Amino acid sequence: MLLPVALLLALGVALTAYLWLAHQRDRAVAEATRELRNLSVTLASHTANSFSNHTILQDGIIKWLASEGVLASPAFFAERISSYDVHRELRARVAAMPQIAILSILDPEGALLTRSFAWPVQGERFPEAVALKMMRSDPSLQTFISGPSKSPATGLWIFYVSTRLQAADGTFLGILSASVKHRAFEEFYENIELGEGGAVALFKEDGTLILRHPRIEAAIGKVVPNLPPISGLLGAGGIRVSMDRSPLDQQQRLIARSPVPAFPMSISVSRQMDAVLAEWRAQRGTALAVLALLESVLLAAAVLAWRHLRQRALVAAAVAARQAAEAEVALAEERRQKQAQVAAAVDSMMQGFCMFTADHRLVVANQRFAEMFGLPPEGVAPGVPFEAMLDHAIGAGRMTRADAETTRARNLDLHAAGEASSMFRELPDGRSISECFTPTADGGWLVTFEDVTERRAAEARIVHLAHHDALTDLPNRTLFRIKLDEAIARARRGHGFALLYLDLDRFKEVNDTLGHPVGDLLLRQVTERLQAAVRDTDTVARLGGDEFAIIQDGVRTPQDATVLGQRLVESVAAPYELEGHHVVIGTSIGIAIVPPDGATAEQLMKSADMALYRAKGDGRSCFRFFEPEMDVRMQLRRGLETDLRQALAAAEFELFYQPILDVGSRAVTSFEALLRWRHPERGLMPPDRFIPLAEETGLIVPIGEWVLRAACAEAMRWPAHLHVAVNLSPTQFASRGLLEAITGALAASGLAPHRLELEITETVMLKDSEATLSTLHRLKAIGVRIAMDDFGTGYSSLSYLQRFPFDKVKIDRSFIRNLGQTRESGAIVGAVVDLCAGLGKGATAEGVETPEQLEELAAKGCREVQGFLFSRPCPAAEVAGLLDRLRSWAGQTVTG
Ligand SMILES: Nc1nc2c(ncn2[C@@H]2O[C@@H]3COP(=O)(O)O[C@H]4[C@@H](O)[C@H](n5cnc6c(=O)[nH]c(N)nc65)O[C@@H]4COP(=O)(O)O[C@H]3[C@H]2O)c(=O)[nH]1
Repeated sequence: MLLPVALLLALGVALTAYLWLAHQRDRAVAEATRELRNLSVTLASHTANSFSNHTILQDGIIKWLASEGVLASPAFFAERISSYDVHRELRARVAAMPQIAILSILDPEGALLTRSFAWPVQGERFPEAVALKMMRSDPSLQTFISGPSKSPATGLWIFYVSTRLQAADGTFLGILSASVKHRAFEEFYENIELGEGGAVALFKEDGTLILRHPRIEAAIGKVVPNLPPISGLLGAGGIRVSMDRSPLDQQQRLIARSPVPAFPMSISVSRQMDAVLAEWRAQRGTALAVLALLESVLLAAAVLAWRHLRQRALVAAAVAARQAAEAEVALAEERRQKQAQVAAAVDSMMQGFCMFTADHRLVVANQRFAEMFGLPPEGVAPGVPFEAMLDHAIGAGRMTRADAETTRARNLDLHAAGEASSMFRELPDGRSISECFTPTADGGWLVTFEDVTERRAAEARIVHLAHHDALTDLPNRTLFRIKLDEAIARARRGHGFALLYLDLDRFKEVNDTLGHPVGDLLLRQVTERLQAAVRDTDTVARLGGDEFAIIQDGVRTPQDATVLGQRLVESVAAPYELEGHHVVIGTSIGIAIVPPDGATAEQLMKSADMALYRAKGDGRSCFRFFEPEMDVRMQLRRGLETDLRQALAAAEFELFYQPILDVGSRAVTSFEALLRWRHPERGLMPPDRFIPLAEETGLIVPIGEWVLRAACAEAMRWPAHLHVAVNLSPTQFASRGLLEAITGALAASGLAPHRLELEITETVMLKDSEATLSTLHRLKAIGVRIAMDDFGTGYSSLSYLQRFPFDKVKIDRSFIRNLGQTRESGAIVGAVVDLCAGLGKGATAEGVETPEQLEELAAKGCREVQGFLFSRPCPAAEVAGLLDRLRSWAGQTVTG
């Protein structure tokens, strides 16, 4: 890895060096190009200046000749051009320009007319002069540069600058020609720092080499091949720089060639490439040396590093091998410790545990397992065959042979199938063991054993509680439903049964008066009696509160159920002794027979319920069979309930009033308001036909409020000494808004509170007596009067009279009815009247129908009476007439 990286690095360094050198080379060439370009421009400009000086000189001479009239005509010219004056002028002017060797004037045929050098001329002729030829053929040509050629006089290289001479009339007269010395230019070029290998060359337009420095003798005056024309140079922006092999000295050169402004010539400045690149080459040498050094250092370092790393890797491998060996030792130790821990854990497990190899030999088993199956140490030694272990368990009496055989077959089957499974085992000593069989990865198997005796017992208990009533341990409603469904299923197979619904009569009173513990005791005793009355095959269930149900099995005729029904009524009615209390209750029973009274549990329960309802309606403590017309009645009741809900809004209620009279004066003291429902179809209905329903449905509360308001309002129409009595039902009494309803009725009517009397039955007292007492005191605080109604009918307690703040007691008409007929009635009425008198409370006798009854009541000291003897309840409209009638009756009776 390291070596390739080093090689790559070395390559990178080499590449960088190459690129740097290429760049340096380009820079050197560019630098030289720039210098040569500048030099060529400068020299071109200098050369142009030199030639301009010549033309200026010649123009000056021509102007002088013209001013002297020499050029006025060919004749004048011929006459005067060779004069001494002209010679002198030429000589004077050429003296100022040392680079000019001689100034000469030739006629058109080449005859020398005069010169600056010597006077007079000797008849020399130069008919081959190129300038003459050119000007003769081109009349527009004014100046011409010719040569180079060697001066015949000095042998030096010269060239000629010639200017056309013409007469005023345009006649061509000849040329004025200056022979210019090469040397003059060469001296100038020598003074210029051209650098090593530098050269300057001046060319004519046609490529003829005019001069070169350093001079190449053989090439001067010759046309240089492949030289691009000046016109091309001008088109290329004036200067052409190229890297070429020079045609003059065959050297590789960098050449800058520039035209000479205003003259048909070009000048080139060049340097040998070797010179241009000399410095770069020196740099390159150094750079390559450095590079070579760097690369070798790099490679050497890489090799050294690689060797070092290899060394380290070898050391690391050795260390790793040693560590691996150590780790293996540690792992083995850890494994040993873990095995020890597992063994300890297995032994400390609450569960029994055993593990077998694929060939059914014991690997390990814990102490708990050995205890469970009474196995001796040799029975749980590693390597013991499974079968031998079973034999030990049989020997210890923890397994029967049959159990062992089943276990053997099952475990071997599961093992063969490779399946996990769990099961329960009942040990001969009654304990329950939960077993979990699990195949192991190595082909063996293990089993865990848990003693679940307690858990199963608890589960069974929970199941029992879920299906049984906690108080009586009878099946509860849930189990009853299951049993009922089972009985229905049996009935479908022709095995009939009876369903009995039982409701305890007056249980509530016992519970409320004697307390819940006594109530519970009563329920348990009732349960015992019920169970004693039925057969083992029957089911007695408690559905809740004081409701029981019995499934009487194997009923073939209603007679079978009648016998049981009668037995139950009698059994429950027998007195109970409960913690010193003598208690008598009863039971009402509704009976439905299967199959006739229903095919489903719901139908049956409904049928039995309706029969129970009938039994209660028929005075309780009896049993009734379901009859289909009960269903009809039930539906009628439902219809009545619907109507009752609408009756208040439909203003179908009315109040009737029955007078209550003072026994002594026979005067009316008050009226009792009695509710009637004028039903649109059923006509006027007495309260006992709808008040119980109103109670059940809670409608009694709004209806009772209406009664209070209507009664108070009506009483306001009566004489002020008359009171009005209003019945309060238990539900109404317990309702939250009772006090507001009463004060609201009083406020709305304006009736004085003492004129309102509230009649409350004994059953109200049976409820939460503390709350009842508090309500009664609050009512008293308002100022209303309170009467205990129907005294003697309920679960009466004379102590109520003392405890509760009643103003009077209304003795139930059942006692009055028997006055004069039974001694008990007379005694009871007398006792109540005396008690009331003793407590300072009034007593009113209800249901007085005969004068004899009135007489006896008067004799017993009863203060007030009410009954048909005086008047039946009558509509409000009749109260005034009734008062009149009673008043006159009283007058007659009292006075009579
Ligand atoms: N056989 C016989 N009966 C007599 C005689 N004198 C009076 N009665 C009847 O005895 C009942 C007296 O009312 P109650 O004991 O408070 O008994 C009342 C009362 O408990 C209840 N009730 C009536 N109106 C209301 C009401 O507005 N609210 C509440 N909660 N209950 C009412 O309905 C019960 C029955 O009322 P009614 O049918 O009007 O029956 C009235 C009345 O007509 C008599 O000499 N012989």
